[in-house]
Amino acid sequence: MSDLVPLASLGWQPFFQQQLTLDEWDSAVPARVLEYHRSEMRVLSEQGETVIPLQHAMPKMVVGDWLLLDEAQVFQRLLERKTLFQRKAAGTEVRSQLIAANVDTAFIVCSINDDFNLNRIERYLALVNEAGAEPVLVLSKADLVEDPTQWVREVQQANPGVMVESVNGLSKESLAALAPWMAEGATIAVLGSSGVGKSTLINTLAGKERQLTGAIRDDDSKGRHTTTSRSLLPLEQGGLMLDTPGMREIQLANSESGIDTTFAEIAELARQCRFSDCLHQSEPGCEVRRAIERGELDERRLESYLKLRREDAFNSASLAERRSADKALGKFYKRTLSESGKLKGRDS
Ligand SMILES: Nc1nc2c(ncn2[C@@H]2O[C@H](COP(=O)(O)OP(=O)(O)OP(=O)(O)O)[C@@H](O)[C@H]2O)c(=O)[nH]1
Ligand SMILES: [Zn+2]
Repeated sequence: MSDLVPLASLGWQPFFQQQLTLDEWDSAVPARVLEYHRSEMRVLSEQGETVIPLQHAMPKMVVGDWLLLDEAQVFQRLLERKTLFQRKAAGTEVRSQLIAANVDTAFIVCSINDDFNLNRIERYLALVNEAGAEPVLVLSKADLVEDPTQWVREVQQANPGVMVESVNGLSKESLAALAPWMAEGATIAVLGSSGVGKSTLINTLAGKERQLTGAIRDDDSKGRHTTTSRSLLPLEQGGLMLDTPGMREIQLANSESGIDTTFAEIAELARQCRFSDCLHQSEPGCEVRRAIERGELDERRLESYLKLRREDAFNSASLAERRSADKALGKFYKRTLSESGKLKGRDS
């Protein structure tokens, strides 16, 4: 890219601009992280793309981050994040990992025909709320059912205030419903289970260019290492798509506040329970049970809430355990080293 790229088209917003000091206004170059690897990152600024070698003193960064470079393209500092997606790494690895920064809106894709599941939707809502991004529920494959409105209504009933759109991901016209979230400078991410139509949605939103990148990525999966795919991709209607594999495997951990935002009505009731550690099963003075008895709250919704809280507590605990285990191990190494040092000292 040799032409000057306007900062706004990279997702630059007043939130970031306001963090600059007067000096930085004059001389600093804002740049956005496109790719983040072990030893280097690729960033994009108004001047174009640059590769920046990573150094120990730098903070951990992630795709979507905004940082400042000096005039010689040297890293100065990381700007405060507007939103942040993190995850518990896959498998037995329980360290938290940064996935994506500064996503404004997350499209939670759920297909109407075979994937529709309110509990799963609530899990994604908790994740997105935890990250601080705005969730939009995209009910895909609406063309495969006669009347999608009943699904839209069902989601809205369970989650009042959440935006819901039903779409056919293969049709550009149908995706016009998502235009309000794709203004210039907006960063969008897509989440959802396998097969619900995430790639289809991204391809249609990005237009022709993406189809090519998609083809290159297919080759990658067969063992070639020509990674040219972009994690940040300009959309035809404006805005940027942040599409990184981590978003697809994301799990809940340390998301207590995201869950409480998603189930605001339950969190509110729970605050009024007699016992602060009420499990809302059969405790006396439980306002949550009372709401269910009055027909104001769905048993399903409470179950969904409790399940996510348990899962979150489990994942968060193993994360904390891992940290303290690491610390203990570190101490053990140190002690063993100093012991062996003492022994050596005595020997000589
Ligand atoms: N009829 C119809 N088919 C769709 C729609 N969206 C996706 N599909 C089809 O559903 C299948 C799966 O879509 P993908 O876009 O690959 O799904 P994905 O979510 O990216 O799946 P993963 O890559 O496994 O995460 C494909 O055959 C698509 O053509 C839609 O809105 N309507
Ligand atoms: Zn209770």
